[in-house]
Amino acid sequence: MNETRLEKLRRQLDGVNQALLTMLSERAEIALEIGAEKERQGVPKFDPVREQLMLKDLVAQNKGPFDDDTIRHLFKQIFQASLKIQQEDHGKHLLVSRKRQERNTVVALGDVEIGGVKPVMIAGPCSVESYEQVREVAAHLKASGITVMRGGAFKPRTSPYDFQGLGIEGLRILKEVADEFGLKTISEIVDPAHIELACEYIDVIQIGARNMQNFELLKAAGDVRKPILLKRGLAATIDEFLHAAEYIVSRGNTQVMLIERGIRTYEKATRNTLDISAVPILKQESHLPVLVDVTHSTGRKDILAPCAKAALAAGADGVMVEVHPNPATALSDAAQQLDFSEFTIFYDDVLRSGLMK
Ligand SMILES: O=C(O)C(=O)C[C@]1(C(=O)O)C=C[C@@H](O)C=C1
Repeated sequence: MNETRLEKLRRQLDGVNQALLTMLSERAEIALEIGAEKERQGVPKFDPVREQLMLKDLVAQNKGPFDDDTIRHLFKQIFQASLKIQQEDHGKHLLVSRKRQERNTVVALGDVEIGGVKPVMIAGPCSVESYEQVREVAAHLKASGITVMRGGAFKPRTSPYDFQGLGIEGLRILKEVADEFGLKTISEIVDPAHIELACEYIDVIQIGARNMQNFELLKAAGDVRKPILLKRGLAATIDEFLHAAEYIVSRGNTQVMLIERGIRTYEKATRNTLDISAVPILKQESHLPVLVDVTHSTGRKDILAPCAKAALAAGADGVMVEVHPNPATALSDAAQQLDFSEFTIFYDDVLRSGLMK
């Protein structure tokens, strides 16, 4: 049977397609190697200057029939595809990545499971101020059905003249009260030397936003076998956040929870900008539980409930909120902590949404 002209041309085109595919695959392999090298050097994968130079060269050599804009567009697509596999290839190697572990990590605190089927509400004062203060909060939380209490004993503050926390004495108070009420506790540790000691007093060690990239602290947290609550840094990207978690998990401590606490933007209406999109992205990218600190992200009592509901609707495994018996007299964050009746209204509102089931 005679081949028609159209068939012949199409056969030629098929041959070119084959050659293009081979070359594209070869190009992608090289891009992957470049990506791995950049990873080793710690330089960003995206390089707009390099892309511009390549486009300039290609356009200079373009003899048509495609016009320059089309050539730019086609090659930009190739660069983007290469960048994507460079990033995916890297993500594949992270222990915290979903690509490494499909199943959710569940952190068990006694009967409470974080990252399991039911979201958790964590509440408590910004700072541990006294035995009486913590006891009052614990009694109210217990009566409200809350089982995990937060309370800061080491307080990294912007000003060195602000209350710095009660230190180890604060951890002792937390333990004594938690034991009395059967609560689990979370408290921030700022010094690697305190990590082991803290394990005797608290159930979850928090690494605060300002210390998210304190690598010695992350390593010390990775060396113990206690759940860690890692806060997102004030200006940390999601990628940096996940790498910080990787520091802990890579040393064998797999019980890590991530907490979005707002990032620094130009917006002044809230203390920080609650990056709600970080919740589904983190859930997608990582198997670790994801929580949202509504108090520190917003710094505003009037929008805590809608933000908590938004967090849960976005897939958060829990919400953290600050509660104080008398916020006006609090030694830290006086303006943003809820008093007991405000907490009850807030928690009822969130419960009524049905998002905590
Ligand atoms: O040349 C590089 O630095 C690469 O990473 C390769 C490459 C490309 O595919 O050409 C990919 C992504 C960068 O944005 C720039 C270029």
